[in-house]
Amino acid sequence: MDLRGLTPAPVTPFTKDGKVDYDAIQRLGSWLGSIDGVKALVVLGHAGEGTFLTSEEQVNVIKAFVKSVDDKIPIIAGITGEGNEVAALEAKRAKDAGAKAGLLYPSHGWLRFGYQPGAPQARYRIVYEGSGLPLILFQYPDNTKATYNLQTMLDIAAQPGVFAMKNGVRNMTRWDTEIPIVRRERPDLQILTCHDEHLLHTVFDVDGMLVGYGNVAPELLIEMIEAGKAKDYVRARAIHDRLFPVTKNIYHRGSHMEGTVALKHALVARGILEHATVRSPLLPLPNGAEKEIYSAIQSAQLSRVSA
Ligand SMILES: N[C@@H](CC=O)C(=O)O
Repeated sequence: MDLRGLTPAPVTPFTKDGKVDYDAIQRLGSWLGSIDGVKALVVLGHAGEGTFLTSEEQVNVIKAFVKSVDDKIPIIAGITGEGNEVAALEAKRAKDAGAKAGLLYPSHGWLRFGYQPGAPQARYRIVYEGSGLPLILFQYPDNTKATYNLQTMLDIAAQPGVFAMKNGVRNMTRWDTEIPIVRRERPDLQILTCHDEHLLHTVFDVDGMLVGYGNVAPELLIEMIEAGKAKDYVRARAIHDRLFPVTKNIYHRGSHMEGTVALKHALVARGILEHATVRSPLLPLPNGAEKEIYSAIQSAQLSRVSA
């Protein structure tokens, strides 16, 4: 599977009464899937509120996104179950629903307590063996206890079934040191940045982006990836500057939790969603935020998408 380009992580749209909105999935998926340079969609990620859905909804969301892209690009599913066997069953369900790969999250208890040496490697092995679903290594930020050290990343990347890494380490010392080593030691591993708020700073080192940001500015992010591959700083910087009001209004607002709500407002501004309903525990943004996000989308000259 070739992810050397943009892989957006779509939001999951909801109706005003909180149900999954399958018509809106069709609009979002068919638009993203029609853009040259979009390589795949990762559904049920953080931006997709994946862990806020029942397992039945998760399966239906995967099927709906598969339908929306008309088999033109692969759908990849976020796999989040805490226990490895539970995650393997989740991955099997995703595969049966049409997902072509999985983005495997760390077991979330690790965020608080850390993990025993070898546990991340075992998690990738068990989930792959139990499901046959190819997997993307997910590197969490350095300031969490669920981040993987260099050797752990190298070990996982050498395991059967692991073909790409989504890296969100957010520590530039580690990024600058580790990315060249991973590239040298695991040349077949596709390296994708997920630093939505630091894309300019990471785009020169990667094969692609796997980002929630890809929901709202796919056209410009594809150009930024091309500029990064051409080592064209001036062009990449110009796109970064044009997008900066959008970046600030989505990703500098607070944590990625606010970011998910803001992404939905931005999709309303682009004419894809009708409203920005999110599922609990997410909350609406404070008064005024919606207007600020609309202005940012306008100032970046991101036009309304016609159906
Ligand atoms: N950009 C985020 C997206 C979450 O999936 C990250 O760094 O993890």
